[in-house]
Amino acid sequence: MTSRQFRTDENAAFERPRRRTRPRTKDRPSYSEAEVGVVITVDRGRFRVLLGGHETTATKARQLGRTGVIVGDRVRIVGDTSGEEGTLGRIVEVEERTTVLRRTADDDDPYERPIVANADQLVIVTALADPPPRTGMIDRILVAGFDAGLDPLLCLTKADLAGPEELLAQYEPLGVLVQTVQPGADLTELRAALAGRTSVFVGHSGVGKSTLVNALIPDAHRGIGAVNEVTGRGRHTSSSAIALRLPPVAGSDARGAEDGGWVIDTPGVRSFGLSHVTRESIIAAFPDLQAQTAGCSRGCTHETGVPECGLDAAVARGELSRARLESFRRMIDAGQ
Ligand SMILES: Nc1nc2c(ncn2[C@@H]2O[C@H](COP(=O)(O)OP(=O)(O)OP(=O)(O)O)[C@@H](O)[C@H]2O)c(=O)[nH]1
Ligand SMILES: [Zn+2]
Repeated sequence: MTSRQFRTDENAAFERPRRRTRPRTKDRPSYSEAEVGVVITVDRGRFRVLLGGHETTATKARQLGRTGVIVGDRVRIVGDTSGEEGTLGRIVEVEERTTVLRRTADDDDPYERPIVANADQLVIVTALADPPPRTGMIDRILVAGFDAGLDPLLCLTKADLAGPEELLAQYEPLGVLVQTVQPGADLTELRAALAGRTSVFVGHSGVGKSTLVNALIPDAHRGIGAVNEVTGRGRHTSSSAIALRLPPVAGSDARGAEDGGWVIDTPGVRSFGLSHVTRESIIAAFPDLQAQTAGCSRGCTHETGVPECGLDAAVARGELSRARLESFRRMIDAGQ
C-alpha cells in the first residue's frame, strides 16, 4: 500500500500525455485502472463489493472523507481485491449515481439518509392483512420513490387472507403496477417485472417481504440469521440493505435466458419520513397533472378544498379522472 495508489485525479490527468514505457497497469495505478464493483451490503464500515464474478471486502479510503458509500454504489477499488479471507480492498472512488432513494426516520428528522443508489424500480411490499394495509405508508413510500425517479411497483402479499380490490381501485389510477402474491403463488409475472432491473424492496415489518425474497431467490436465506462470511461475527446487521441477484428468467436471446435483475432488500420499517421531499417534487412526478395546474391560482397547494385549483376544473371538464385526482391528493397530503 504505497502512497502512489492515493494520487489525486489531477495527478493522473497531468501524467496522461506521458509516453508509456512500461505496461499501463504498472505505469498508472490511478483510479481509472482500479476495478469497478457494486456495493452489495454495508456492515460497520466494511463494504461487501461484487467485482466481476467474485465478492470482496473493502474499507473506504481515507481520502474519500465524508463521502457516503451505500448499497448499489458503483465503486473503484484498489489494493487486495482477491476476496480471500483476511484481505481488504480500498474504495477510492464512488461513481456518479443515477438515482438515490432517501428516507428520513420521521418528518421532523432533519437528517436525510440515502439508503440505496442506482436502483430503477421501487417495490412496495404490503400485506393485504396481518398486518392490515396502511395506505398512508404506501403513499409516503410512493412519494419517496417518485422523488427519487424510481418506477413504482406495489406488491400485495398474503392474498390468501384478503382480496386486493380496494387497493387496486386506489393505486391503479396513479399508474402504479400492482402484483398480488400468496404462498405457492406463480411468480412468473413478478419475475418478468423485475428482469433486467434493480428493484428496491421496501415494506413494513411483518408483511412477508423476507418470505417473498426467499421465494424469488431460493438461496437468499433472508431472515434466517446467516453468519457473516466476512467478519464471522454473527448475523448480518439488520440496519443495512443488501443486494441480491435474481436467477435468470426465460428470455428470447440466443441462450434463451435473460438477466433476472437485482433485488435490494431493505430492513422492515415502521414509518417512512419525507422531510426531504417538497410538494413541487411530488407534482413533478406527474407531468399530466402538472399540465392541468396551469389554471391554478398563484401559490395553489392543490390540496382538497382549496379554491380555484385547476385540478378540480380539469375533473369538471372531464379531462382528469376523479379517482386519479383523489389518489394524487393523498400523496400531496402524505408529503407534507
Ligand atoms: N398467510 C400468509 N402468511 C404469510 C405470507 N407471507 C408471509 N407470511 C407470514 O408472515 C410472517 C412474516 O413474514 P416475514 O417474511 O418474516 O415478514 P417480513 O416482511 O420479512 O418481516 P420483517 O423481517 O419484520 O421485516 C411470517 O409468519 C410468514 O410466515 C402469505 O403470503 N400469506
Ligand atoms: Zn391547484
